[in-house]
Amino acid sequence: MSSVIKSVSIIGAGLMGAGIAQSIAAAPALIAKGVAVTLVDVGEDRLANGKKIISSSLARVAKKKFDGDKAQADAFVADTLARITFSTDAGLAAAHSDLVVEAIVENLDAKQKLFRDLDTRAPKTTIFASNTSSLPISEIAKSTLSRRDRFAGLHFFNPVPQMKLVEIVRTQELSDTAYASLKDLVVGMGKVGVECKDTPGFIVNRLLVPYMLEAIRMVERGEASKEDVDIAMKLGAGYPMGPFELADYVGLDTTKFITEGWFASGKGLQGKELVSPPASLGKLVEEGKFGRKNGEGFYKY
Ligand SMILES: CCCCCCCCCCCCC[C@H](O)CC(=O)SCCNC(=O)CCNC(=O)[C@H](O)C(C)(C)COP(=O)(O)OP(=O)(O)OC[C@H]1O[C@@H](n2cnc3c(N)ncnc32)[C@H](O)[C@@H]1OP(=O)(O)O
Ligand SMILES: NC(=O)c1ccc[n+]([C@@H]2O[C@H](COP(=O)([O-])OP(=O)(O)OC[C@H]3O[C@@H](n4cnc5c(N)ncnc54)[C@H](O)[C@@H]3O)[C@@H](O)[C@H]2O)c1
Repeated sequence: MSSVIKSVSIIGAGLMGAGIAQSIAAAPALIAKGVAVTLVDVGEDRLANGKKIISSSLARVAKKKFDGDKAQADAFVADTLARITFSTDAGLAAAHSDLVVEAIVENLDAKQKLFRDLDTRAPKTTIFASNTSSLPISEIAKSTLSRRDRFAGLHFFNPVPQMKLVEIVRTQELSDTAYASLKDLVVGMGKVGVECKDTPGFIVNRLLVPYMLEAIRMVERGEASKEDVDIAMKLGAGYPMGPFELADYVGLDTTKFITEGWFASGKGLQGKELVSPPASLGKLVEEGKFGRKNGEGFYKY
């Protein structure tokens, strides 16, 4: 049994939030149901950046979808953008939402503060979800008073318009109804939802990050070059990106920050050494080289 989600607010119009809003606004099944989507950020400049991310992504999708027909492609982009409401008022957006998805900075205090504030504004029936890569959902949910049965992780993957997977993270308190509602929305987005427990890294990051870090350590040990490791994993394991390309893609700062947190806490992690942050990762971040997002990481862009 699920309760239908007819209005969604995404808080955080950055790389992920913009992609989530776009994916909802462009989903035929959700358009048919009249699902409304609002994208929220702290200032007009951040909303403009989010709109730019969505517009350029839609342009790539439209070019393929309409086989270069510029008029149809432009109309598709304009129509999809028109289905997104842009706002700087998270409280007002939450007050009119069946689901609030948070995609703000990967910081527990910031996420807890946001949900504490929204808990007083959103209807009791509203489901809260976090797109966090690594923070425990149960810790984020602590900031709400009586919504633990409607608080989940909804972990999308980068780039959201392209990546089909969504991890639906269940705490012990999440109700079956809320889970089913989230699953229906994910299916309506044309994506595939998998269920996982609220454990470090959920499914993908728990496996992906130790692999990425071991690749960095392999190069530090002089066993292979980063270029050959990337080639090997693309041709040998069929990955679309090698580990160094992927680390640059998701952000070296994010990866270092999060793995340091996990290594320090070691909570719930078997084999802590698997996530010990390699020296060369830290050196690049100290030099301000974060990957694709600012032009240089392991590679130059
Ligand atoms: C042990 C405890 C651990 C604790 C936790 C630690 C966490 C550490 C933090 C890590 C960081 C966070 C990670 C996050 O939580 C989870 C993730 O997101 S992991 C990343 C997952 N993503 C991937 O693995 C990406 C793999 N790469 C690809 O799929 C492809 O390379 C690509 C990105 C899709 C790009 O494709 P390419 O062929 O390489 O290049 P193109 O540019 O030609 O694109 C191909 C095709 O796709 C279309 N496209 C690409 N990007 C977009 C976009 N943004 N919008 C729309 N369309 C896009 C493009 O048009 C092309 O289409 P075509 O023209 O070829 O038909
Ligand atoms: N980047 C990835 O590859 C990736 C993949 C999956 C999940 N995630 C997770 O998604 C979340 C967002 O990551 P991102 O890469 O999109 O970050 P980002 O820095 O691109 O975007 C974050 C946005 O949140 C906004 N913001 C910050 N505090 C806010 C607040 N209080 N209210 C409203 N807006 C606020 C910022 O202005 C910014 O626009 C993080 O939790 C991250 O771990 C990231």
